[in-house]
Amino acid sequence: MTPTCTLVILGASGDLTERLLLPGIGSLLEREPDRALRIVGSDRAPMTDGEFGQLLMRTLTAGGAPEAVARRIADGAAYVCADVTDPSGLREVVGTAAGCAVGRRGSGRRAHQGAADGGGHLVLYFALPPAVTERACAALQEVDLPDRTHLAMEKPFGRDEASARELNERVATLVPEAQVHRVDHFLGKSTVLDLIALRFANRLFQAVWSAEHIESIEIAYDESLALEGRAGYYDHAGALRDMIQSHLLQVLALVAMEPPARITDRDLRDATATVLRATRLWGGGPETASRRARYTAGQIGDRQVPAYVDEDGVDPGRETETLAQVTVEVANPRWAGVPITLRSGKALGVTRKHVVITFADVRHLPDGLTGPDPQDQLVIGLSPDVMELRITTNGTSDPLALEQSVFATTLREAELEAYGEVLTGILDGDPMLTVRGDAAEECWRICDEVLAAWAGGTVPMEEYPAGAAVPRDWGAALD
Ligand SMILES: O=C1O[C@H](COP(=O)(O)O)[C@@H](O)[C@H](O)[C@H]1O
Repeated sequence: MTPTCTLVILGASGDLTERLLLPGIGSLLEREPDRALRIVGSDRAPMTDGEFGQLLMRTLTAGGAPEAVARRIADGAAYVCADVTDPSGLREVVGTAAGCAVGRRGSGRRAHQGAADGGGHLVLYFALPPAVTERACAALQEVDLPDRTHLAMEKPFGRDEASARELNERVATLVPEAQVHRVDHFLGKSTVLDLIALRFANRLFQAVWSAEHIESIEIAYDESLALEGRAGYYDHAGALRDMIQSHLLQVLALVAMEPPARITDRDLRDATATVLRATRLWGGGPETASRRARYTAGQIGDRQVPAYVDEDGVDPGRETETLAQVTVEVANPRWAGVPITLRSGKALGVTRKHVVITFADVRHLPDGLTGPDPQDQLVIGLSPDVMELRITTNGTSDPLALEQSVFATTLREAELEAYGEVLTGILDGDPMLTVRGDAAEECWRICDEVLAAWAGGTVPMEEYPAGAAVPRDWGAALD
């Protein structure tokens, strides 16, 4: 019997827990119904163990957990009403989870996990707004944590490079880095993980994966979703912080990293952090390397979407962007000179979610072939999970005129949703599919300069009607 992992959800009555975290665990329990897991919830809102059990039943089964499995988890669950920014509240929560009294840090009454809790590790999952997470981490410094405590933290990790560094320093006083999981669900997306096999298990691509053969790269996540009632969060974040600072830079790191010798958490995260350290804005600075825009009223399918500034809960004075684009360069021998464009937006009529590798033209076309020579491209779909190789072939009507042929395939369907994949690692105590502290700081470093320029007004805020495509002059890789 494997030891029971105890998952403590701080923010158990919140939207994130209900919408993503618990359904993600449900999907994992569908695949692994016998997984030994105990869940303890905590929040400031009063709830009985029974009510928390009902929440678990509803959300775990919604994620795919069989009824009997969800019942087993719900029956073993506990709920603690507490303020987790207060050390005494946290001591009560950790004590309930660990099955013993927990003292002040350094008091000598060290909490230990053992028979009472199944002997596995304890995960404190911060499903909380970032400011509350920061205060809860400060309060945790006064709590005697069990040795095998892991911390799992949702994005955004910090507000900028300095605050991310400060938070990293605080977290380092609580548990070793290998026990910290900064959650980025894109690292659990099947096609993002496919990048590893695609790049390192195919001679065909391995040989051409460099500035010598690649002209440009685009990593885009253009969504048709608009605000969907998330103004409270999104209006303070915007597209750059919401998607580029976190998810898309992680994808870039996998696209551009050097081959790791082994796929272990250490080797993989060393390789991705090295790439991020070498990444800087393309060209002259944020004014030329970045664009931002905000949607006006429009229609997406049969949905009428109000202008962003008229959405419920939005403060029009905040100048929040709903479409952001940043072009960077990985300044190293493999990639120098290749523009890598990261883009994400909401309320778009054309939803491109992909990595596009655009190859350079051949150096010389034999005389007699009639151009133009369409550019060869590899398109890796992040959703849906498809891959396309767009290559030049002879024409249909004139065999010596060049045209583009597309070889497309649907990639394997993952058993687990991205969240479920990342949660599996966390519950197993494996940090590989989560973000290391230094990488989180680098992602902020890359974006801070852009955010400062935007705050200073040196990059104009553009507009696009909801339901439109990304503006043509932004230069998207595919029409
Ligand atoms: O983290 C986030 O990701 C979603 C996009 O990811 P998906 O897997 O749900 O497609 C994005 O819509 C959201 O704004 C962002 O916070």
